[in-house]
Amino acid sequence: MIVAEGLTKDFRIAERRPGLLGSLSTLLTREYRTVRAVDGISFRLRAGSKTAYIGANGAGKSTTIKMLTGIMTPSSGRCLVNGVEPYRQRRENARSIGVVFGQRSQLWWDLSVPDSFQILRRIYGIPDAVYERNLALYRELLDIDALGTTPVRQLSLGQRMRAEIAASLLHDPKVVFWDEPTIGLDMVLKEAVRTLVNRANAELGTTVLLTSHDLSDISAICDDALVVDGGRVVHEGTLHDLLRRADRRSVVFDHRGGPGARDTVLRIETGLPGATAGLTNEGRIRVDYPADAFTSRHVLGFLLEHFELADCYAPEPDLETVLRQTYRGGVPAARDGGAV
Ligand SMILES: Nc1ncnc2c1ncn2[C@@H]1O[C@H](COP(=O)(O)OP(=O)(O)OP(=O)(O)O)[C@@H](O)[C@H]1O
Repeated sequence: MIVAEGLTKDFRIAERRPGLLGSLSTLLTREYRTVRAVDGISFRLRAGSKTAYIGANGAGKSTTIKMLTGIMTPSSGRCLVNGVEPYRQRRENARSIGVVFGQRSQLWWDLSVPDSFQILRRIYGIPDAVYERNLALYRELLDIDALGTTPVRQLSLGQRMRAEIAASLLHDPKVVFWDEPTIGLDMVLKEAVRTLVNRANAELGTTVLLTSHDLSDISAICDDALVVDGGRVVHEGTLHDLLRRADRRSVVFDHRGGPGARDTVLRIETGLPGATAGLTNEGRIRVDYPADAFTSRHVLGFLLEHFELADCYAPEPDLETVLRQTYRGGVPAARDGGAV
């Protein structure tokens, strides 16, 4: 289990004055300001859960992960990973976690991938059977042998990320912290990475905390979502609950057999003020309506009364739209189930 209680991190930054004279005077008399990167965050993640840690640039995601992995000490508050305070018991914590920071390498820069793996095998005391099982998986899914004996420093970003991901899972950690793990990976490798982590979770109960600006990573891996904005948690719950916070909902149906498309659109927009309707590429009618003005029951009732609802469904709201709305604050509470 991962617990954060009032977790806070402040950075003290030296102010620089503009211009040459300003730079010189900065050297003599330094002034500092404090940036609060993480602002009293609290959450609990179950063992075996897969949580997306979501937030705009600068929201405080990496800083939180650095505290959870023991790289940084909180300014106040605390966190526990499997009962261990990471920054106090760094070695103990390191044994049970796997880490990927897309922006910086966890591997030895001058060593090849096979050499790095041998070192990790010794450090973690990985049993032969586990090592061979995992290596076979990385051969199959990440084509790890193709990286050869090239030093990590000479690998491309995508090649390095394959090695980083494999290294983070090599010792069957209880928890993986993955911060932007798929940057530089093509679609096939992204898919392989998702398969790997989902398999570790299903077969070994590995807990996953993932940050990614690639929302398809989040949808393919995570069940839960923790959204931060300005260093504070603004949503904690399932990904499904997050999607239900959308301020607009949709219904799609096949209008053929009814009045023409133009009439259908007109009737909907007149009967449901605030809703918009239009033709989809497949020739169906899509109705988008404000969730705070209508319940889905009301919208469906109206549509049933006026049209033959062939092939009707309610598409899930788009995660990107929900997040844009969540980051700017003020999210209306979900009114009803939404699904048809
Ligand atoms: N070492 C540091 N010194 C000073 N300020 C820092 C430091 N690390 C992070 N910050 C500041 O803390 C805030 C949060 O940064 P953080 O890297 O945690 O954000 P993030 O959510 O991971 O962003 P991104 O999605 O862009 O990676 C930002 O304002 C950043 O400038």
